[in-house]
Amino acid sequence: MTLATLSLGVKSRLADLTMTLDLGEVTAICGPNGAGKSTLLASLAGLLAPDAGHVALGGQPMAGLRPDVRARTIGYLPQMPEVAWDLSVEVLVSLGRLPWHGVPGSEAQAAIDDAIAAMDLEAFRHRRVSQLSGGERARSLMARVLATGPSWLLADEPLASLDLAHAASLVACFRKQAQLGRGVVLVLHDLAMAMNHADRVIVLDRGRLAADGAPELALGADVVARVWGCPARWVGEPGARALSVG
Ligand SMILES: Nc1ncnc2c1ncn2[C@@H]1O[C@H](COP(=O)(O)OP(=O)(O)OP(=O)(O)O)[C@@H](O)[C@H]1O
Repeated sequence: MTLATLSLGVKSRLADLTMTLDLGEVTAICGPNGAGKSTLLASLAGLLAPDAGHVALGGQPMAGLRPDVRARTIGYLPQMPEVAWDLSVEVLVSLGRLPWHGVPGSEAQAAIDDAIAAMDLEAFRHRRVSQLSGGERARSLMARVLATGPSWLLADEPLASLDLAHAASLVACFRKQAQLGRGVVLVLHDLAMAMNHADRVIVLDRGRLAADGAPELALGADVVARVWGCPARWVGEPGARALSVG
């Protein structure tokens, strides 16, 4: 199954883009501020309609999918998610099961418990969202997406407010999701994370595709210099690369 976008515009924020994303892979979308990363992710999630063209899921135009099917298939974590009500962590995470209405309760509870455990939230299960730190809140929102068990997991800057250990654990969780055959698409500013942990990197620059491919190629020093305007070089071994800037 593939997720593809044929996009013209999205209100002029993205140029023509044609791409196919594959299940079983971690794809990172990188680029400078304002490059169009969140716009691309939201259009892949079916939340922004392209001005022309379409996003297709498994060959079917996204617009034609039933909302509950789409909600079960695509889990989307926006860059700055709002929590409308001051719920407990457990109730917030359980909202991820809403698209599965009718599925037996024990299965739903297992998915909720697994997501809470995966995001190291046991100690906060009964805590209200307003009483969480920024990182704990981010982990709770990620757990809600994981609880759905979607085929596609789209997350916009999911590591931004996480400490080192929780970021590493979430990256391991994304890799596991890909191994399970799910498609993982992440907007990442941390180029080393993308270099070391993605299977494929899509680089956007001012709404246009600047590079697309294996991390070593798509995030080569020449691309970083051209797109980010930063003289930089990669140091370290493959899989443990660090970017030395300047
Ligand atoms: N609702 C909107 N209406 C009009 N323009 C918008 C809107 N949202 C974003 N933009 C513009 O579209 C462009 C792409 O925005 P987008 O949020 O996709 O960038 P990004 O690559 O995710 O950036 P960042 O790294 O800063 O989060 C930017 O120039 C931005 O100012």
